[in-house]
Amino acid sequence: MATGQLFSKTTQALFYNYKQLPIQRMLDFDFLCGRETPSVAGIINPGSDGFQKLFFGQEEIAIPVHPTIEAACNAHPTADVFINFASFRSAAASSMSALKQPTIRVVAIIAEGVPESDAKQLISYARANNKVIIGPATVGGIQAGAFKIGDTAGTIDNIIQCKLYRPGSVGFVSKSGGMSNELYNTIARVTDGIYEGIAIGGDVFPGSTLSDHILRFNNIPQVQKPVVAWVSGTCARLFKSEVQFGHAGAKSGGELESAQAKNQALREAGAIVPTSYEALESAIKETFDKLAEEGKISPVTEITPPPIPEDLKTAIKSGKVRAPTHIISTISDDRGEEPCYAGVPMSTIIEQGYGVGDVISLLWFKRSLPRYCTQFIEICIMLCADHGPCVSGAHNSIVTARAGKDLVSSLVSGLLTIGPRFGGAIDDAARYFKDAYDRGLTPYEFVEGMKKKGIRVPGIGHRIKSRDNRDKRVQLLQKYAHTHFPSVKYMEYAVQVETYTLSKANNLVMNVDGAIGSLFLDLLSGSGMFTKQEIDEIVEIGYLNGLFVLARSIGLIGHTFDQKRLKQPLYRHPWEDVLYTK
Ligand SMILES: CC(=O)SCCNC(=O)CCNC(=O)[C@H](O)C(C)(C)COP(=O)(O)OP(=O)(O)OC[C@H]1O[C@@H](n2cnc3c(N)ncnc32)[C@H](O)[C@@H]1OP(=O)(O)O
Repeated sequence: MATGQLFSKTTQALFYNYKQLPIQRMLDFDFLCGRETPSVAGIINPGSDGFQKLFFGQEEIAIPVHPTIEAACNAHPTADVFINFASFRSAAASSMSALKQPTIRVVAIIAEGVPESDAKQLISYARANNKVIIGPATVGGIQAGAFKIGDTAGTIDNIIQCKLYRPGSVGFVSKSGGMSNELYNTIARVTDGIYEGIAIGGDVFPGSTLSDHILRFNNIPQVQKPVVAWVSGTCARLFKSEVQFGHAGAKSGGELESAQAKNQALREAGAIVPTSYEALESAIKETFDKLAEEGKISPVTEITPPPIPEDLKTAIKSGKVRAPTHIISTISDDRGEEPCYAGVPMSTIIEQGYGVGDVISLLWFKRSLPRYCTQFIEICIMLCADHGPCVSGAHNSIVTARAGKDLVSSLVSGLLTIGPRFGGAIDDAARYFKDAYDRGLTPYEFVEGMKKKGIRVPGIGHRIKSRDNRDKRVQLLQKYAHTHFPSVKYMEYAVQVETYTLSKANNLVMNVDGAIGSLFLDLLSGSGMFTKQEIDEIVEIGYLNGLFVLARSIGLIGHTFDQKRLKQPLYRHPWEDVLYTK
């Protein structure tokens, strides 16, 4: 491997497996270093494409997302570093695929636990094709002031403290990512800082080794020599049995494998090796001071890096800023252990046997209504769920489903017919009956007054039903209310109005809208759970049509499935059923 510098201030990478935090950290580092282009050219997120929004300093940028490694390499031929954040299960396959791309030169593999046999195959392919692997089980590497892999060097605060935003003259290589952070700090304290730092990763078979990188540093004039080295693990002698250092990828069994022997060998080969880890810092300092005295170190121009804007979320959390909210919500909260409807936790709703009516009561009226009320709501929903295929809503849903449209389109197409002529009269019925009753109008005064204004009484009249053929649904609702409601004064008023309208025509019966509208007024006023002002608001806002919309959605969905199940073809209305005229 040897050769020289791996990265520069214009190096760009492809990032495999979308992980927002490490990518943002790379971009924050770029901004700190004054890079003109982001170091992440593209993201590979298997199966997805499009863009991911991330920050480059204060600005948001859109980084392209590609579904495959090949597509990303084709789109970004100058991006020659592949940063692999795949899991240990898929890291080997994706790394091999990246190594095989002619544009990729360096592959960093973050995952811990990549099978050793897979790692060996990657290593052999990389060697044969002059490619560099950093890792597996690595945090990555960094070229100070130029390019950083993933989470290397930790937080921005740490990077600033370690002066990694501008190059120094020390090359650093270690197995451990954690030790890298520690030593970046030490080196920044006692020298002019890091030029390049690499963590080769904790596995037994690293893609590139300690000596691979040291030999490479030897070819980089900005990295000063000689070598200061320390092999950790001298404590192993204190144990009676063989010690295996997990993340160090090393054993310390026989004498020649001991850290002491390795340190001695390094010493004999000319490296400066302290006597303990505690003495490493002073060994680095003395070596650097000597080089400086000898005039071998060119002084570093100190710069003040630009501040990285703090994320709004972090700033809010720490109490530094406050931001106005854009939405106010009072009916539910999903932030805690479990979602709550109007303050009632989901477990209570399920364990205490709440019904759909209770849930509607919580989410629409923001209170727990007595069971007779919530059961009434459920009866309304059951009675209004469907009324055959011929009514406007069902017809529309059927035609839409047969046009090959999806469930939501078919449902919405049916729902859009709900209005003053179809199912949308409950609120109006409630409004007019309430107004007339509260003002003490006789049915005659009410009906004739409406007639003068040219308004038909909502909730009265049916196309099929009549005095002798009453709507069963109306009768069921009335029966329930008579049995359970403390008062049915509004409904009784509506019946008086019906008696008067029936004297005019046989089909001017109370319809289901009139029954629900008047009975809901009785529920609201008779339950004692609502103030007068709240009742006015409920009627004014139009809550009650919501009951029909909710109920009829059940039927419209049913009709949509029915048509799809029956594989019905596109509907076309027959010519014979149209009157063509001028
Ligand atoms: C000092 C030092 O420690 S140096 C650093 C050394 N390195 C480390 O410590 C690495 C630690 N590991 C990690 O950080 C992580 O494991 C990473 C970043 C490598 C990988 O992240 P993960 O979240 O495990 O991987 P990923 O996002 O791909 O998800 C794991 C799996 O779940 C699958 N998955 C994700 N979402 C779904 C879903 N909704 N349905 C089904 N499968 C899913 C993925 O496809 C993936 O499958 P695969 O493992 O077969 O490829």
